[in-house]
Amino acid sequence: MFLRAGLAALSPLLRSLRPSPVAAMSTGNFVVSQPLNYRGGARVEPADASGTEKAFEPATGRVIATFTCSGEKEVNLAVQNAKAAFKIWSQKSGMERCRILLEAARIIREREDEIATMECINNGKSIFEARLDINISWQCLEYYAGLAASMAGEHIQLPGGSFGYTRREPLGVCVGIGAWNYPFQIASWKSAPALACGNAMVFKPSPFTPVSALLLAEIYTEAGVPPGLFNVVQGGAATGQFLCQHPDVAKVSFTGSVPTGMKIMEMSAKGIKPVTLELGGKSPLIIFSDCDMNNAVKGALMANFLTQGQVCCNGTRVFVQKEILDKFTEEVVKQTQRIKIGDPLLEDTRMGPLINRPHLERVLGFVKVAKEQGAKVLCGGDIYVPEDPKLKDGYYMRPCVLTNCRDDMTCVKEEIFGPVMSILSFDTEAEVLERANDTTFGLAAGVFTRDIQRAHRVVAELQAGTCFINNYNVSPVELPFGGYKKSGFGRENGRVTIEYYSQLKTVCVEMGDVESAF
Ligand SMILES: NC(=O)c1ccc[n+]([C@@H]2O[C@H](COP(=O)([O-])OP(=O)(O)OC[C@H]3O[C@@H](n4cnc5c(N)ncnc54)[C@H](O)[C@@H]3O)[C@@H](O)[C@H]2O)c1
Ligand SMILES: NCCCC=O
Repeated sequence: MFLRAGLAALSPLLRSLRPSPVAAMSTGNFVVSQPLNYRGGARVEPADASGTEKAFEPATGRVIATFTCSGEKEVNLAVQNAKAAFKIWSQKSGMERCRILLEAARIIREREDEIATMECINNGKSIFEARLDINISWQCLEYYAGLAASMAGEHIQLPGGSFGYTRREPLGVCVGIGAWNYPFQIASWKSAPALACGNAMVFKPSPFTPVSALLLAEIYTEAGVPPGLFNVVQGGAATGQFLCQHPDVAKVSFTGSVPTGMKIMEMSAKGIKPVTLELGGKSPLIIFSDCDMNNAVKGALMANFLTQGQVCCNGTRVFVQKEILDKFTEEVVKQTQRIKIGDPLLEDTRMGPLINRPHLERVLGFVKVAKEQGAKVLCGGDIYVPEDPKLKDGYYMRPCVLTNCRDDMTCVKEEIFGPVMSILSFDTEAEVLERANDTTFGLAAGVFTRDIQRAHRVVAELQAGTCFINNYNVSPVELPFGGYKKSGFGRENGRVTIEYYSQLKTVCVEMGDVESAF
Protein backbone atom coordinates (compact mmCIF):
# COMPACT_ATOMS: atom_id res chain seq x y z
CA MET A 1 0.00 0.00 0.00
CA PHE A 2 2.75 2.43 0.85
CA LEU A 3 4.21 2.14 -2.59
CA ARG A 4 1.01 3.91 -3.33
CA ALA A 5 1.70 7.44 -2.05
CA GLY A 6 2.75 8.80 -5.40
CA LEU A 7 0.55 6.52 -7.46
CA ALA A 8 -2.39 8.87 -7.63
CA ALA A 9 -0.31 11.00 -9.96
CA LEU A 10 0.52 8.16 -12.35
CA SER A 11 -1.40 7.56 -15.55
CA PRO A 12 -4.01 4.78 -15.61
CA LEU A 13 -1.68 2.79 -17.91
CA LEU A 14 1.21 2.94 -15.47
CA ARG A 15 -1.14 2.13 -12.61
CA SER A 16 -2.26 -1.00 -14.37
CA LEU A 17 1.40 -2.09 -14.62
CA ARG A 18 2.18 -1.75 -10.91
CA PRO A 19 2.78 -4.97 -8.99
CA SER A 20 -0.29 -6.06 -7.03
CA PRO A 21 0.07 -4.60 -3.49
CA VAL A 22 -2.06 -7.47 -2.20
CA ALA A 23 0.48 -10.07 -3.30
CA ALA A 24 3.14 -8.31 -1.21
CA MET A 25 1.07 -8.28 1.97
CA SER A 26 0.79 -11.29 4.20
CA THR A 27 0.42 -11.92 7.89
CA GLY A 28 3.63 -11.00 9.68
CA ASN A 29 5.37 -8.86 7.06
CA PHE A 30 3.57 -5.55 6.79
CA VAL A 31 4.94 -2.33 8.29
CA VAL A 32 3.74 1.23 7.83
CA SER A 33 6.49 3.49 6.56
CA GLN A 34 4.62 6.60 5.42
CA PRO A 35 2.92 9.39 7.31
CA LEU A 36 -0.55 8.55 8.59
CA ASN A 37 -2.03 12.05 8.58
CA TYR A 38 -3.69 13.34 5.45
CA ARG A 39 -4.16 17.04 4.86
CA GLY A 40 -4.61 19.21 1.80
CA GLY A 41 -4.68 16.19 -0.51
CA ALA A 42 -1.45 14.50 0.64
CA ARG A 43 0.06 12.43 3.43
CA VAL A 44 1.85 14.66 5.95
CA GLU A 45 3.64 14.37 9.25
CA PRO A 46 1.65 16.29 11.89
CA ALA A 47 2.79 19.86 12.61
CA ASP A 48 2.76 19.18 16.35
CA ALA A 49 2.21 16.29 18.73
CA SER A 50 0.04 15.16 21.61
CA GLY A 51 2.00 11.98 22.29
CA THR A 52 2.67 8.86 20.23
CA GLU A 53 0.77 5.62 19.71
CA LYS A 54 1.60 2.17 18.41
CA ALA A 55 -0.65 0.22 16.07
CA PHE A 56 -0.50 -3.59 16.15
CA GLU A 57 -1.20 -6.49 13.88
CA PRO A 58 -3.55 -8.45 16.17
CA ALA A 59 -2.83 -11.72 14.35
CA THR A 60 0.83 -11.70 15.43
CA GLY A 61 1.08 -9.07 18.16
CA ARG A 62 3.66 -7.19 16.04
CA VAL A 63 3.87 -3.40 15.99
CA ILE A 64 3.09 -2.22 12.46
CA ALA A 65 3.25 1.52 13.09
CA THR A 66 4.46 3.99 15.67
CA PHE A 67 2.89 7.32 14.95
CA THR A 68 2.56 10.83 16.31
CA CYS A 69 -0.81 11.91 17.65
CA SER A 70 -1.92 15.25 16.29
CA GLY A 71 -1.80 18.26 18.59
CA GLU A 72 -3.92 21.41 18.52
CA LYS A 73 -1.86 23.02 15.75
CA GLU A 74 -2.22 20.05 13.38
CA VAL A 75 -5.94 19.79 14.11
CA ASN A 76 -6.29 23.47 13.31
CA LEU A 77 -4.38 23.05 10.03
CA ALA A 78 -6.63 20.15 9.03
CA VAL A 79 -9.75 22.19 9.84
CA GLN A 80 -8.42 25.20 7.87
CA ASN A 81 -7.69 22.96 4.86
CA ALA A 82 -11.20 21.55 5.13
CA LYS A 83 -12.65 25.07 5.30
CA ALA A 84 -10.85 26.07 2.11
CA ALA A 85 -12.03 22.94 0.29
CA PHE A 86 -15.58 23.46 1.57
CA LYS A 87 -15.74 26.81 -0.28
CA ILE A 88 -15.12 25.03 -3.58
CA TRP A 89 -17.07 21.83 -2.94
CA SER A 90 -20.21 23.45 -1.56
CA GLN A 91 -20.56 25.49 -4.77
CA LYS A 92 -20.67 22.37 -6.93
CA SER A 93 -24.00 21.06 -8.15
CA GLY A 94 -25.33 17.79 -6.83
CA MET A 95 -24.59 16.15 -10.19
CA GLU A 96 -20.94 17.27 -10.03
CA ARG A 97 -20.57 15.84 -6.53
CA CYS A 98 -22.38 12.69 -7.64
CA ARG A 99 -19.86 12.02 -10.44
CA ILE A 100 -16.86 12.35 -8.12
CA LEU A 101 -18.38 10.14 -5.43
CA LEU A 102 -19.25 7.53 -8.05
CA GLU A 103 -15.66 7.57 -9.25
CA ALA A 104 -14.45 7.11 -5.64
CA ALA A 105 -16.87 4.17 -5.27
CA ARG A 106 -15.51 2.67 -8.47
CA ILE A 107 -11.90 2.93 -7.24
CA ILE A 108 -12.78 1.34 -3.89
CA ARG A 109 -14.45 -1.50 -5.77
CA GLU A 110 -11.41 -1.90 -8.01
CA ARG A 111 -9.11 -1.98 -4.97
CA GLU A 112 -11.46 -3.98 -2.75
CA ASP A 113 -8.97 -6.80 -2.14
CA GLU A 114 -6.12 -4.49 -1.25
CA ILE A 115 -8.22 -2.44 1.18
CA ALA A 116 -9.72 -5.58 2.72
CA THR A 117 -6.23 -7.03 3.20
CA MET A 118 -5.11 -3.88 4.97
CA GLU A 119 -8.22 -3.91 7.18
CA CYS A 120 -7.63 -7.55 7.99
CA ILE A 121 -3.99 -6.94 8.98
CA ASN A 122 -4.71 -3.93 11.18
CA ASN A 123 -8.03 -5.06 12.71
CA GLY A 124 -7.75 -8.86 12.79
CA LYS A 125 -11.14 -9.63 11.22
CA SER A 126 -11.14 -12.41 8.62
CA ILE A 127 -10.46 -11.50 5.01
CA PHE A 128 -13.86 -12.99 4.18
CA GLU A 129 -15.56 -10.41 6.40
CA ALA A 130 -13.22 -7.56 5.53
CA ARG A 131 -14.24 -7.93 1.87
CA LEU A 132 -17.90 -7.65 2.89
CA ASP A 133 -17.11 -4.48 4.84
CA ILE A 134 -15.38 -2.86 1.88
CA ASN A 135 -18.22 -3.96 -0.35
CA ILE A 136 -20.71 -2.19 1.90
CA SER A 137 -18.41 0.85 1.94
CA TRP A 138 -18.39 1.44 -1.82
CA GLN A 139 -22.12 0.78 -1.91
CA CYS A 140 -22.50 3.56 0.65
CA LEU A 141 -20.63 5.99 -1.61
CA GLU A 142 -22.75 4.92 -4.57
CA TYR A 143 -25.94 5.37 -2.58
CA TYR A 144 -25.14 8.93 -1.46
CA ALA A 145 -23.77 9.81 -4.90
CA GLY A 146 -27.24 8.88 -6.16
CA LEU A 147 -28.92 11.14 -3.62
CA ALA A 148 -26.57 14.11 -4.16
CA ALA A 149 -28.24 15.20 -7.36
CA SER A 150 -31.77 14.99 -6.02
CA MET A 151 -31.22 16.98 -2.83
CA ALA A 152 -33.59 19.88 -3.07
CA GLY A 153 -35.84 22.17 -1.11
CA GLU A 154 -39.54 22.92 -1.51
CA HIS A 155 -41.55 25.67 -3.16
CA ILE A 156 -44.46 26.92 -1.07
CA GLN A 157 -47.15 29.17 -2.54
CA LEU A 158 -48.25 32.10 -0.28
CA PRO A 159 -51.21 34.56 -0.60
CA GLY A 160 -51.12 37.26 -3.29
CA GLY A 161 -48.58 35.52 -5.51
CA SER A 162 -45.90 35.62 -2.83
CA PHE A 163 -44.07 32.42 -2.16
CA GLY A 164 -41.42 30.79 -0.10
CA TYR A 165 -38.85 28.18 -0.82
CA THR A 166 -36.37 26.12 1.15
CA ARG A 167 -32.76 25.39 0.32
CA ARG A 168 -30.99 22.32 1.68
CA GLU A 169 -27.50 23.60 2.52
CA PRO A 170 -24.39 21.90 3.89
CA LEU A 171 -23.20 22.49 7.45
CA GLY A 172 -19.51 23.23 6.79
CA VAL A 173 -16.58 21.32 8.27
CA CYS A 174 -17.82 18.09 9.86
CA VAL A 175 -15.73 15.95 12.18
CA GLY A 176 -15.89 12.16 12.12
CA ILE A 177 -14.49 10.16 15.02
CA GLY A 178 -14.35 6.41 14.56
CA ALA A 179 -14.14 3.17 16.53
CA TRP A 180 -11.70 0.37 15.67
CA ASN A 181 -14.09 -2.47 14.77
CA TYR A 182 -15.09 -1.28 11.28
CA PRO A 183 -12.34 1.24 10.46
CA PHE A 184 -12.85 1.71 6.69
CA GLN A 185 -16.60 1.24 6.82
CA ILE A 186 -17.09 3.81 9.59
CA ALA A 187 -14.99 6.36 7.67
CA SER A 188 -17.14 5.68 4.58
CA TRP A 189 -20.47 5.77 6.42
CA LYS A 190 -19.59 9.20 7.80
CA SER A 191 -17.84 10.79 4.84
CA ALA A 192 -20.17 9.64 2.02
CA PRO A 193 -23.32 11.45 3.26
CA ALA A 194 -21.24 14.39 4.55
CA LEU A 195 -19.56 14.95 1.17
CA ALA A 196 -22.75 14.27 -0.81
CA CYS A 197 -24.41 17.12 1.10
CA GLY A 198 -21.54 19.48 0.22
CA ASN A 199 -19.60 19.37 3.49
CA ALA A 200 -15.87 18.86 4.14
CA MET A 201 -14.62 16.39 6.76
CA VAL A 202 -11.77 15.88 9.18
CA PHE A 203 -11.76 12.24 10.25
CA LYS A 204 -10.00 10.76 13.26
CA PRO A 205 -9.75 6.97 13.27
CA SER A 206 -9.23 4.97 16.44
CA PRO A 207 -5.53 4.89 17.36
CA PHE A 208 -5.80 1.08 17.24
CA THR A 209 -6.67 1.13 13.53
CA PRO A 210 -5.06 4.18 11.96
CA VAL A 211 -4.26 2.70 8.56
CA SER A 212 -7.22 2.21 6.23
CA ALA A 213 -8.77 5.71 6.48
CA LEU A 214 -5.67 6.89 4.58
CA LEU A 215 -6.65 4.70 1.64
CA LEU A 216 -10.07 6.33 1.61
CA ALA A 217 -8.45 9.80 1.69
CA GLU A 218 -6.19 8.92 -1.25
CA ILE A 219 -9.13 7.51 -3.18
CA TYR A 220 -11.20 10.65 -2.71
CA THR A 221 -8.26 12.69 -4.01
CA GLU A 222 -7.78 10.38 -6.98
CA ALA A 223 -11.52 10.64 -7.72
CA GLY A 224 -11.26 14.42 -7.93
CA VAL A 225 -12.40 16.05 -4.67
CA PRO A 226 -10.70 19.39 -3.96
CA PRO A 227 -7.51 19.04 -1.84
CA GLY A 228 -8.46 19.28 1.84
CA LEU A 229 -12.03 18.05 1.46
CA PHE A 230 -11.35 14.85 3.41
CA ASN A 231 -8.50 14.97 5.93
CA VAL A 232 -7.24 12.44 8.46
CA VAL A 233 -5.71 13.28 11.82
CA GLN A 234 -4.39 10.54 14.05
CA GLY A 235 -4.56 10.30 17.81
CA GLY A 236 -6.63 9.39 20.83
CA ALA A 237 -8.73 11.35 23.31
CA ALA A 238 -6.64 14.55 23.25
CA THR A 239 -6.77 14.85 19.46
CA GLY A 240 -10.49 14.06 19.54
CA GLN A 241 -11.04 16.84 22.06
CA PHE A 242 -9.21 19.41 19.92
CA LEU A 243 -11.51 18.46 17.07
CA CYS A 244 -14.74 18.66 19.06
CA GLN A 245 -13.79 21.98 20.65
CA HIS A 246 -12.63 23.64 17.43
CA PRO A 247 -14.75 26.75 16.77
CA ASP A 248 -14.80 26.19 12.99
CA VAL A 249 -16.21 22.68 13.27
CA ALA A 250 -19.95 22.62 12.48
CA LYS A 251 -20.84 19.05 13.43
CA VAL A 252 -19.43 15.97 15.13
CA SER A 253 -20.36 12.44 14.12
CA PHE A 254 -19.05 9.93 16.64
CA THR A 255 -18.91 6.14 16.73
CA GLY A 256 -17.69 4.58 19.96
CA SER A 257 -18.58 3.79 23.53
CA VAL A 258 -21.30 5.36 25.68
CA PRO A 259 -18.87 7.01 28.16
CA THR A 260 -16.92 8.70 25.33
CA GLY A 261 -20.18 9.62 23.60
CA MET A 262 -21.24 11.52 26.73
CA LYS A 263 -18.00 13.51 26.65
CA ILE A 264 -18.39 14.26 22.93
CA MET A 265 -21.91 15.53 23.56
CA GLU A 266 -20.78 17.74 26.44
CA MET A 267 -17.98 19.28 24.39
CA SER A 268 -20.21 19.78 21.37
CA ALA A 269 -22.96 21.33 23.50
CA LYS A 270 -20.57 24.14 24.48
CA GLY A 271 -20.29 25.09 20.79
CA ILE A 272 -24.00 24.32 20.04
CA LYS A 273 -22.80 21.74 17.52
CA PRO A 274 -25.16 19.02 16.35
CA VAL A 275 -23.90 15.51 17.05
CA THR A 276 -24.58 12.05 15.72
CA LEU A 277 -23.83 9.41 18.36
CA GLU A 278 -23.45 5.78 17.28
CA LEU A 279 -22.78 4.06 20.59
CA GLY A 280 -22.67 0.65 22.22
CA GLY A 281 -25.34 -1.94 22.79
CA LYS A 282 -26.46 -5.11 24.55
CA SER A 283 -29.09 -6.21 22.12
CA PRO A 284 -31.69 -8.95 22.59
CA LEU A 285 -32.28 -11.72 20.07
CA ILE A 286 -35.59 -13.52 20.68
CA ILE A 287 -36.04 -17.05 19.36
CA PHE A 288 -39.64 -18.28 19.49
CA SER A 289 -40.41 -22.00 19.46
CA ASP A 290 -42.14 -21.73 16.07
CA CYS A 291 -38.97 -20.45 14.36
CA ASP A 292 -37.16 -22.11 11.49
CA MET A 293 -34.52 -23.73 13.66
CA ASN A 294 -31.74 -23.77 11.04
CA ASN A 295 -32.14 -20.09 10.34
CA ALA A 296 -32.43 -19.21 14.02
CA VAL A 297 -29.16 -20.98 14.80
CA LYS A 298 -27.41 -19.32 11.86
CA GLY A 299 -28.91 -15.99 12.97
CA ALA A 300 -27.59 -16.42 16.51
CA LEU A 301 -24.06 -17.02 15.18
CA MET A 302 -24.34 -14.00 12.88
CA ALA A 303 -25.59 -11.99 15.85
CA ASN A 304 -22.62 -12.90 18.04
CA PHE A 305 -19.47 -13.89 16.22
CA LEU A 306 -18.83 -11.53 13.31
CA THR A 307 -15.58 -9.57 13.78
CA GLN A 308 -14.76 -11.73 16.82
CA GLY A 309 -17.93 -10.49 18.51
CA GLN A 310 -16.68 -6.91 18.42
CA VAL A 311 -19.84 -5.51 16.82
CA CYS A 312 -21.94 -2.78 18.39
CA CYS A 313 -25.32 -4.18 17.38
CA ASN A 314 -24.63 -7.80 18.33
CA GLY A 315 -27.57 -9.75 19.75
CA THR A 316 -25.67 -11.06 22.75
CA ARG A 317 -28.71 -11.72 24.95
CA VAL A 318 -30.22 -14.71 23.18
CA PHE A 319 -33.68 -15.40 24.65
CA VAL A 320 -34.89 -18.87 23.65
CA GLN A 321 -38.42 -20.14 24.29
CA LYS A 322 -38.31 -23.04 26.75
CA GLU A 323 -39.75 -25.71 24.45
CA ILE A 324 -36.78 -25.50 22.08
CA LEU A 325 -34.05 -24.44 24.51
CA ASP A 326 -32.16 -27.74 24.58
CA LYS A 327 -32.30 -28.43 20.85
CA PHE A 328 -31.36 -24.84 19.95
CA THR A 329 -28.50 -24.73 22.46
CA GLU A 330 -27.08 -28.05 21.32
CA GLU A 331 -27.05 -26.92 17.68
CA VAL A 332 -25.58 -23.48 18.50
CA VAL A 333 -22.75 -25.08 20.44
CA LYS A 334 -22.06 -27.58 17.67
CA GLN A 335 -21.81 -24.83 15.05
CA THR A 336 -19.81 -22.50 17.29
CA GLN A 337 -17.22 -25.21 17.85
CA ARG A 338 -16.85 -25.56 14.08
CA ILE A 339 -15.86 -21.91 13.56
CA LYS A 340 -12.39 -21.87 12.02
CA ILE A 341 -10.11 -19.64 14.13
CA GLY A 342 -6.69 -18.54 12.93
CA ASP A 343 -4.75 -16.40 10.47
CA PRO A 344 -7.32 -13.84 9.32
CA LEU A 345 -5.76 -13.62 5.86
CA LEU A 346 -6.49 -17.26 5.09
CA GLU A 347 -9.57 -17.76 2.93
CA ASP A 348 -11.21 -20.36 5.17
CA THR A 349 -10.70 -18.50 8.48
CA ARG A 350 -13.93 -17.17 9.97
CA MET A 351 -12.59 -15.87 13.30
CA GLY A 352 -9.34 -13.94 13.70
CA PRO A 353 -7.78 -12.38 16.80
CA LEU A 354 -9.36 -9.74 19.04
CA ILE A 355 -8.12 -6.18 18.65
CA ASN A 356 -5.40 -6.16 21.33
CA ARG A 357 -4.08 -7.88 24.46
CA PRO A 358 -5.89 -5.67 27.05
CA HIS A 359 -9.19 -6.16 25.23
CA LEU A 360 -8.68 -9.94 25.04
CA GLU A 361 -8.02 -9.99 28.79
CA ARG A 362 -11.10 -7.86 29.42
CA VAL A 363 -13.31 -10.26 27.45
CA LEU A 364 -11.82 -13.31 29.21
CA GLY A 365 -12.47 -11.46 32.48
CA PHE A 366 -16.19 -11.25 31.61
CA VAL A 367 -16.25 -15.04 31.09
CA LYS A 368 -14.56 -15.57 34.46
CA VAL A 369 -17.10 -13.35 36.25
CA ALA A 370 -19.95 -15.10 34.40
CA LYS A 371 -18.75 -18.45 35.78
CA GLU A 372 -18.42 -16.99 39.29
CA GLN A 373 -21.99 -15.71 39.02
CA GLY A 374 -23.33 -19.15 38.07
CA ALA A 375 -23.25 -19.25 34.27
CA LYS A 376 -22.14 -22.45 32.59
CA VAL A 377 -19.58 -22.35 29.78
CA LEU A 378 -20.78 -24.74 27.06
CA CYS A 379 -17.84 -24.04 24.78
CA GLY A 380 -14.89 -21.68 24.33
CA GLY A 381 -14.22 -18.66 26.48
CA ASP A 382 -10.51 -19.46 26.70
CA ILE A 383 -7.32 -18.43 24.91
CA TYR A 384 -6.65 -20.10 21.59
CA VAL A 385 -3.09 -20.61 20.36
CA PRO A 386 -2.92 -21.35 16.63
CA GLU A 387 -0.43 -23.96 15.45
CA ASP A 388 1.36 -21.56 13.08
CA PRO A 389 4.32 -20.25 15.16
CA LYS A 390 4.09 -16.75 13.70
CA LEU A 391 0.63 -16.40 15.30
CA LYS A 392 1.68 -17.43 18.81
CA ASP A 393 1.63 -13.84 20.15
CA GLY A 394 -1.72 -12.98 18.56
CA TYR A 395 -4.87 -12.23 20.56
CA TYR A 396 -7.04 -15.27 19.88
CA MET A 397 -9.80 -16.79 21.95
CA ARG A 398 -12.37 -19.50 21.31
CA PRO A 399 -15.94 -18.25 20.79
CA CYS A 400 -17.98 -18.82 23.91
CA VAL A 401 -21.55 -19.93 24.57
CA LEU A 402 -22.88 -19.38 28.10
CA THR A 403 -26.00 -20.94 29.51
CA ASN A 404 -27.69 -20.90 32.96
CA CYS A 405 -27.70 -17.14 32.56
CA ARG A 406 -29.89 -14.76 34.55
CA ASP A 407 -30.87 -11.20 33.65
CA ASP A 408 -28.95 -9.75 36.61
CA MET A 409 -25.57 -11.26 35.64
CA THR A 410 -22.76 -8.99 34.45
CA CYS A 411 -22.43 -10.94 31.17
CA VAL A 412 -26.10 -10.24 30.44
CA LYS A 413 -26.14 -6.59 31.48
CA GLU A 414 -22.85 -5.18 30.16
CA GLU A 415 -21.47 -4.85 26.65
CA ILE A 416 -18.64 -7.41 26.42
CA PHE A 417 -17.63 -6.63 22.82
CA GLY A 418 -16.16 -10.06 22.26
CA PRO A 419 -17.26 -13.54 21.10
CA VAL A 420 -19.47 -14.36 24.08
CA MET A 421 -23.12 -15.37 23.64
CA SER A 422 -25.41 -15.58 26.67
CA ILE A 423 -28.42 -17.89 26.33
CA LEU A 424 -31.49 -17.17 28.47
CA SER A 425 -34.79 -19.01 28.44
CA PHE A 426 -38.32 -17.57 28.46
CA ASP A 427 -41.95 -18.70 28.53
CA THR A 428 -44.21 -16.02 27.09
CA GLU A 429 -44.10 -13.16 24.61
CA ALA A 430 -45.08 -10.57 27.22
CA GLU A 431 -42.38 -11.79 29.59
CA VAL A 432 -39.61 -11.77 27.00
CA LEU A 433 -40.53 -8.30 25.76
CA GLU A 434 -40.27 -6.87 29.24
CA ARG A 435 -36.90 -8.54 29.81
CA ALA A 436 -35.55 -7.63 26.36
CA ASN A 437 -36.33 -3.95 26.96
CA ASP A 438 -34.90 -3.93 30.49
CA THR A 439 -31.63 -2.27 29.48
CA THR A 440 -30.28 1.24 29.15
CA PHE A 441 -29.07 0.38 25.62
CA GLY A 442 -31.29 0.34 22.52
CA LEU A 443 -29.16 -0.22 19.46
CA ALA A 444 -30.64 -3.33 17.87
CA ALA A 445 -32.88 -6.35 18.45
CA GLY A 446 -33.95 -9.44 16.58
CA VAL A 447 -36.78 -11.94 16.47
CA PHE A 448 -37.05 -15.36 14.87
CA THR A 449 -40.59 -16.70 14.38
CA ARG A 450 -42.74 -18.06 11.57
CA ASP A 451 -45.76 -16.16 12.92
CA ILE A 452 -45.88 -12.98 10.83
CA GLN A 453 -48.30 -11.16 13.15
CA ARG A 454 -46.16 -11.93 16.17
CA ALA A 455 -42.98 -10.81 14.38
CA HIS A 456 -44.38 -7.34 13.67
CA ARG A 457 -46.15 -7.05 17.04
CA VAL A 458 -42.90 -7.86 18.85
CA VAL A 459 -40.65 -5.49 16.88
CA ALA A 460 -43.19 -2.71 17.40
CA GLU A 461 -42.68 -3.14 21.15
CA LEU A 462 -38.88 -3.52 21.11
CA GLN A 463 -37.02 -0.39 22.22
CA ALA A 464 -34.26 -0.50 19.63
CA GLY A 465 -33.24 1.58 16.62
CA THR A 466 -32.67 -1.35 14.28
CA CYS A 467 -34.75 -4.54 14.43
CA PHE A 468 -34.25 -7.71 12.43
CA ILE A 469 -36.97 -10.25 11.64
CA ASN A 470 -35.66 -13.74 10.79
CA ASN A 471 -32.08 -12.54 10.21
CA TYR A 472 -29.43 -10.57 12.08
CA ASN A 473 -26.53 -8.17 11.41
CA VAL A 474 -27.19 -7.45 7.77
CA SER A 475 -26.42 -3.81 6.89
CA PRO A 476 -27.97 -2.67 3.61
CA VAL A 477 -26.86 0.94 3.08
CA GLU A 478 -30.39 1.91 2.01
CA LEU A 479 -31.65 1.35 5.58
CA PRO A 480 -31.02 3.83 8.40
CA PHE A 481 -28.89 2.50 11.26
CA GLY A 482 -28.69 3.93 14.78
CA GLY A 483 -29.77 3.67 18.36
CA TYR A 484 -32.50 4.35 20.88
CA LYS A 485 -31.84 5.21 24.54
CA LYS A 486 -28.16 5.29 25.55
CA SER A 487 -27.10 3.71 22.26
CA GLY A 488 -27.22 7.20 20.78
CA PHE A 489 -29.15 9.26 18.27
CA GLY A 490 -28.96 10.42 14.71
CA ARG A 491 -28.72 7.83 11.96
CA GLU A 492 -26.18 6.55 9.47
CA ASN A 493 -27.15 5.20 6.05
CA GLY A 494 -30.52 5.61 4.38
CA ARG A 495 -32.07 8.79 3.00
CA VAL A 496 -32.69 10.24 6.46
CA THR A 497 -28.96 10.77 7.09
CA ILE A 498 -29.11 13.71 4.69
CA GLU A 499 -30.99 15.49 7.50
CA TYR A 500 -28.02 15.03 9.80
CA TYR A 501 -25.46 16.52 7.40
CA SER A 502 -27.44 19.48 6.06
CA GLN A 503 -29.55 22.39 7.23
CA LEU A 504 -32.66 23.95 5.84
CA LYS A 505 -32.80 27.61 4.86
CA THR A 506 -36.23 29.19 4.38
CA VAL A 507 -36.53 32.05 1.90
CA CYS A 508 -39.70 34.17 2.06
CA VAL A 509 -40.40 36.16 -1.15
CA GLU A 510 -42.83 39.10 -1.19
CA MET A 511 -44.36 39.81 -4.60
CA GLY A 512 -46.48 42.77 -3.46
CA ASP A 513 -45.93 45.78 -1.20
CA VAL A 514 -44.89 45.64 2.43
CA GLU A 515 -47.92 45.83 4.72
CA SER A 516 -46.31 47.62 7.60
CA ALA A 517 -47.65 47.48 11.14
CA PHE A 518 -46.23 50.98 11.73
N1 LIG B 1 -23.40 2.26 17.13
C1 LIG B 1 -22.44 2.06 16.24
O1 LIG B 1 -22.61 2.27 15.04
C2 LIG B 1 -21.10 1.55 16.70
C3 LIG B 1 -20.22 1.03 15.74
C4 LIG B 1 -18.98 0.56 16.16
C5 LIG B 1 -18.63 0.59 17.51
N2 LIG B 1 -19.50 1.09 18.41
C6 LIG B 1 -19.16 1.09 19.84
O2 LIG B 1 -17.82 1.51 20.01
C7 LIG B 1 -17.27 0.93 21.19
C8 LIG B 1 -15.93 0.34 20.86
O3 LIG B 1 -15.13 1.29 20.23
P1 LIG B 1 -13.94 2.05 20.96
O4 LIG B 1 -13.36 1.17 22.02
O5 LIG B 1 -13.06 2.57 19.89
O6 LIG B 1 -14.72 3.25 21.65
P2 LIG B 1 -14.11 4.52 22.40
O7 LIG B 1 -15.27 5.30 22.89
O8 LIG B 1 -13.08 4.13 23.36
O9 LIG B 1 -13.34 5.32 21.25
C9 LIG B 1 -13.99 5.74 20.06
C10 LIG B 1 -13.23 6.90 19.45
O10 LIG B 1 -13.30 8.02 20.31
C11 LIG B 1 -11.99 8.56 20.52
N3 LIG B 1 -12.00 9.20 21.84
C12 LIG B 1 -11.76 8.61 23.04
N4 LIG B 1 -11.90 9.53 24.03
C13 LIG B 1 -12.24 10.70 23.43
C14 LIG B 1 -12.52 12.01 23.92
N5 LIG B 1 -12.50 12.32 25.22
N6 LIG B 1 -12.83 12.98 23.02
C15 LIG B 1 -12.89 12.70 21.68
N7 LIG B 1 -12.61 11.48 21.17
C16 LIG B 1 -12.30 10.49 22.03
C17 LIG B 1 -11.09 7.34 20.39
O11 LIG B 1 -9.76 7.72 20.14
C18 LIG B 1 -11.74 6.63 19.22
O12 LIG B 1 -11.38 7.21 17.99
C19 LIG B 1 -18.26 -0.11 21.63
O13 LIG B 1 -19.02 0.38 22.70
C20 LIG B 1 -19.15 -0.29 20.40
O14 LIG B 1 -20.43 -0.78 20.68
C21 LIG B 1 -20.71 1.58 18.04
N1 LIG C 1 -22.06 -3.66 10.06
C1 LIG C 1 -21.75 -2.51 10.83
C2 LIG C 1 -22.04 -2.62 12.26
C3 LIG C 1 -21.41 -1.50 13.00
C4 LIG C 1 -21.33 -1.80 14.46
O1 LIG C 1 -20.30 -2.10 15.08
